[in-house]
Amino acid sequence: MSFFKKLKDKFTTTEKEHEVSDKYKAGLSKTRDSFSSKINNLVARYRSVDEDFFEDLEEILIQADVGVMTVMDLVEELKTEVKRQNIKDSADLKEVISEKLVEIYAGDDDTSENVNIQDDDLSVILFVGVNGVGKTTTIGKMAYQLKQQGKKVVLVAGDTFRAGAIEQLEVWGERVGVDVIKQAAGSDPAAVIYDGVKAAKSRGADVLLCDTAGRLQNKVNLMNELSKVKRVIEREIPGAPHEVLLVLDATTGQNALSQAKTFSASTNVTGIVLTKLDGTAKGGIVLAIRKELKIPVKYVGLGEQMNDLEKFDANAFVYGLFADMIEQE
Ligand SMILES: Nc1nc2c(ncn2[C@@H]2O[C@H](COP(=O)(O)OP(=O)(O)OP(=O)(O)O)[C@@H](O)[C@H]2O)c(=O)[nH]1
Repeated sequence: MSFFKKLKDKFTTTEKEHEVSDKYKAGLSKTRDSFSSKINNLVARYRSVDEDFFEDLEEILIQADVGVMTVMDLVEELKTEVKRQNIKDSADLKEVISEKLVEIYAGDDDTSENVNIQDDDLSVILFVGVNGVGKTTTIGKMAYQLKQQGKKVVLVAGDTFRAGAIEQLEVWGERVGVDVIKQAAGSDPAAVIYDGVKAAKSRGADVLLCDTAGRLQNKVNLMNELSKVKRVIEREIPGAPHEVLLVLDATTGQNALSQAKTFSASTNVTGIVLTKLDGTAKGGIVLAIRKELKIPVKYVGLGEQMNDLEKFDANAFVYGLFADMIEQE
């Protein structure tokens, strides 16, 4: 069965799968409009697959922010596949490209895309990332999802550097209907987080979502503060935090990669949330992150609403990228 047909079947089997593919399709419309129309043009221009074809393909992938290293690897693999399958017609390459994209994402190691949430104990998730990337919004969206699943959730406002950040988290707490632990702006974030852990324990919460500052006087201070916050959590609950999620803004392109390098050098980042994929035509950044950082993208933000956060799914992502072609199958 062709790969496109497989994807089409997968995402039309159940109502739930269908909903997921619809979200990705809507969220990736900017990337799809730009990326697939370029691929279609390329295929129309070159009937046969030759060196020039691959050079132009490289250009398209780089423009989609896939990242130079990833593009080189991908194109090498495509060339091998073209030889192996004896592909002559460039139109036949569209499916191979999509299949390879899924493979790249799946990778060759066992980093899990699942979020580590304990079944019968308090799970603590720490959110880190620079200002404005969508940390608070992501915490709100995740609180909503977890609550839908029947979990008791508590939020803690660890970004004490900016008064607005505390208020914003409170707004989300009210919207979703979960408790928010806070102190006045300017308080010691580690002390607020400590309060958050105590409150979550005494209220019998299942999950504690911790917001942190994205900006301090300087980067060293910020990284020291994050380490301190992490130590406080570890001391209170052995094995916690169960996840350290780095929030990155997809619209910042390659800059997101350098932020990831800075944060993962000083905190043990266990996963990435890539926000605002709906706001960029360069959604290829997901692949660059996966390939170059070896940190799994666990969630993607596909819009500003409460239910616009989805678990990252490589197949659904590729479905979103090639939806027009897949649906013609
Ligand atoms: N389109 C879109 N907008 C998003 C998404 N996630 C967050 N945003 C928007 O991005 C803006 C910044 O989000 P915040 O949650 O305030 O970001 P933050 O990282 O908490 O920023 P600070 O509170 O300033 O540290 C808001 O306007 C959000 O609505 C997303 O997935 N898609």
